[in-house]
Amino acid sequence: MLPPSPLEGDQEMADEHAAWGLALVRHAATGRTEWAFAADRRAVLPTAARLRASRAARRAPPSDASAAEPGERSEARAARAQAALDVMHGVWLKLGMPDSYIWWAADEAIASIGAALDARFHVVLDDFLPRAMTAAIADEVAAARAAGLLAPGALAGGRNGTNLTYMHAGVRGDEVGWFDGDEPCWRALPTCLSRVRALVGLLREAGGSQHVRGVGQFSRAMVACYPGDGARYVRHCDNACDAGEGERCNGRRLTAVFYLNRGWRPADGGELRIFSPGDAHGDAHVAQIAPLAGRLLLFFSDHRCPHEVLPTAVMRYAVTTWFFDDAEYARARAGGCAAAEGDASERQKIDCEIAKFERQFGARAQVVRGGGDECERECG
Ligand SMILES: O=C(O)CCC(=O)C(=O)O
Ligand SMILES: [Fe+2]
Repeated sequence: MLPPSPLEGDQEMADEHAAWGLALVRHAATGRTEWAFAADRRAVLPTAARLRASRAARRAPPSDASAAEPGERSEARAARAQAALDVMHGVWLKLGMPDSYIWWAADEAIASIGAALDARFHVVLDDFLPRAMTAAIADEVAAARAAGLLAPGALAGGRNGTNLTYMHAGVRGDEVGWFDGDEPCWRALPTCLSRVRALVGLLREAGGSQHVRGVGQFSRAMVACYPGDGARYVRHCDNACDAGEGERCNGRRLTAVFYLNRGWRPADGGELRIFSPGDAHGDAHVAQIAPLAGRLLLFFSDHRCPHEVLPTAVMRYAVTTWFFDDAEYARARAGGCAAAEGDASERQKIDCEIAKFERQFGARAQVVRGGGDECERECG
């Protein structure tokens, strides 16, 4: 299946620390430099708390989660990294840390997040934001939907997002809106967006994940609501690219989904299933992640993480940001222009995809953009 429109929403691309929600702070007393959150300097990790958390993490059996043991299998390394993260999260919960203590920003946590990501291609962080902030964002999102700011999610669009685009509720049943965070409807959302960028910025700067090093740009935020009644998103990759090269790459490297669903229960459904790399049809999944309020899921956008949103019986909210690999993104854009003549065949593929879905899920797809000369206009 072709990925959803890749370039939708990625206007702001300044590669500056501030745009990533980060600032470098030098401590006058020690001369040490460390990262802080640009928007909220008070959110620098308190040193004592950091020490406590890192000591606790070191005492736990999976001590140095970021370093691979010789010959260690990647599942074992991933399990070690996730266990170390769970310890840090547990310490945060147990000690009742203040909201200004961002448990996942400690050096040890960043190293473990990177290690888990590299070893099994996804990682889950609970309590990514203070609970009151998560609740405020959920309310804002519900209000944005009530105000008519979300519209049915679109499919395909081709490698540069301008080819044939369509909607089919049986395939993708969400309603979405693309936002920078500075629109008048948001008060709490901007902090969430800047923290997600800060996390990816830390992963990039600290070398937490070798696959995140080339990330230089991010999309606008996609606020999504699956309105219940079995709404789902069938198995897909956000970037149908299998080694950074190829005509179907769109440059997306990392997908970050922040969930907002308070009181979620298993009967509600709507979990995100992740499958093995390249697994387009098999039944066995490698993870099934509940869309719990406050949970952040990071996964690689390409063939490494085919995924689907299971049918949800209740309203399900999430906010997603995509992070682009600089080199792959540049190639995808260049390919999109140079291969303008390839648009006809790409369109044909999308036509076939629509026909397949109509056979499989009944109901007719609704075409929202015909494709055509947008690429020429865009590439000048
Ligand atoms: O909301 C989720 O869990 C993931 C949604 C998704 O796969 C997408 O929008 O591409
Ligand atoms: Fe997706």
